[in-house]
Amino acid sequence: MGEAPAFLVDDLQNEPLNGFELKSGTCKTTTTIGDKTYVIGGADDGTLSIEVRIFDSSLGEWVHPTVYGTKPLLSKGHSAVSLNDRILILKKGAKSDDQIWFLEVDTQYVRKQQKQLGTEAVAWSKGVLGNVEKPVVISGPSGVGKGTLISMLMKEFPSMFGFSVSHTTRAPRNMEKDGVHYHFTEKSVMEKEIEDGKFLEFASVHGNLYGTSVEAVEVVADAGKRCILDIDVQGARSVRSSSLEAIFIFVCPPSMEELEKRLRDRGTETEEQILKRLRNAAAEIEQGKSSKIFDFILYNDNLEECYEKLKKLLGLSGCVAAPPKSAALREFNLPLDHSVSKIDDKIIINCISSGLEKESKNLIMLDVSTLKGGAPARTRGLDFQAVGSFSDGLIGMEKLS
Ligand SMILES: Nc1nc2c(ncn2[C@@H]2O[C@H](COP(=O)(O)OP(=O)(O)O)[C@@H](O)[C@H]2O)c(=O)[nH]1
Ligand SMILES: Nc1ncnc2c1ncn2[C@@H]1O[C@H](COP(=O)(O)OP(=O)(O)O)[C@@H](O)[C@H]1O
Repeated sequence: MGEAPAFLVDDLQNEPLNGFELKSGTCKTTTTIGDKTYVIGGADDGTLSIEVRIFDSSLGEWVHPTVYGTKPLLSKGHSAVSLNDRILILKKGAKSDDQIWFLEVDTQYVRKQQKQLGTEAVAWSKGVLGNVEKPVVISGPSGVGKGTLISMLMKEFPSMFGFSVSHTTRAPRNMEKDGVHYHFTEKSVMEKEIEDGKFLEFASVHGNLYGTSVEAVEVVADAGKRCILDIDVQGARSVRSSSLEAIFIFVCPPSMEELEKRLRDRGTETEEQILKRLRNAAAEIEQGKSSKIFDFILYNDNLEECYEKLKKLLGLSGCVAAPPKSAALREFNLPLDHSVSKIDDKIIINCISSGLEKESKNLIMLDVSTLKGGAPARTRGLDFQAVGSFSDGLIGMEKLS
């Protein structure tokens, strides 16, 4: 909280413009939602990223919120449109993969942070055109065969699935490669990154720290692949309550004796570690079966049969491996000169370009009705349509719907 620069207070008092540039050249926008006016723009603390400040009219005070997520870098200006729980930011003159952003102000994620902090918080999430299929979360006790099943899936459908490479503080096994099986990490480094909000979930498992970074899941989705996460039950519970929509599968052993045999035969753990994993297995199986986290329970008795069942529930039976889907099917370029309006869940972007003879206009319609994901990760599910190009007269808005 603090004193506001005079020009901002004046401008807000004169006219709280919803979504449009405060003053030409200031590169700031104001968006009012309820009692709060979000002033977005300008660089903070020399980092060249976009700053956010809030004027709370019920208190008559300025608030400096805690800002989560990767902040967008400054551009030559931007437009802002309120979607009530978040503000859509369209950066002018930015590259096509950097022009759509969301400042979340009242989403589930932001409310959770506000509750924890006891102060105002907002979160940035980058917008991505197009969709990917729901990630697949696979959990189960150590030695049940999760890794084996995942390897079979990735081998048969290499272009369809991508593995979320977790971080862990445990030591690598003989054949394990850093960055492929895990990101092997120092505990202090991982703890700092968790504190910085870089992890979707994390848990202490068998005495080591494991976690899924936001980036681990996003890089797979960016490649247009379906992400597979091999995480424990605590991690699955965290993902279940996050903004990531996924399918949750729990893999069970046919018996504890068979589980012990597989762990011993694998030969990757010391006796002490094997005993610890077996002790934890009973509780994991109990939680996996009863917790309502999981959509499906698979018994891994006969490996081939279990793999067939896994493929069936992922809709892959009799399926031929398909080429990867492009995450962003199409793209558009947002010119410097444009204006933005909103009709229901459609954002109408009016692009103006001056040619030699006459001014021509293009309309782009951005559909925000099926947004998916969000902070601390990217926001997907955005679709757009180039509605038309015209050089004279006005296109009535009714033609857009
Ligand atoms: N919560 C969470 N658990 C993880 C993550 N990565 C791996 N695990 C779980 O940690 C446990 C131990 O994994 P690992 O050391 O590879 O041993 P393994 O399961 O016996 O092969 C397993 O239950 C994994 O599913 C992660 O990113 N988050
Ligand atoms: N259905 C099965 N029958 C017999 N052995 C199996 C079966 N599934 C996996 N295994 C073996 O059990 C061991 C543990 O499997 P792994 O995939 O490493 O388990 P997890 O990743 O769940 O810890 C491996 O040696 C693997 O070859």
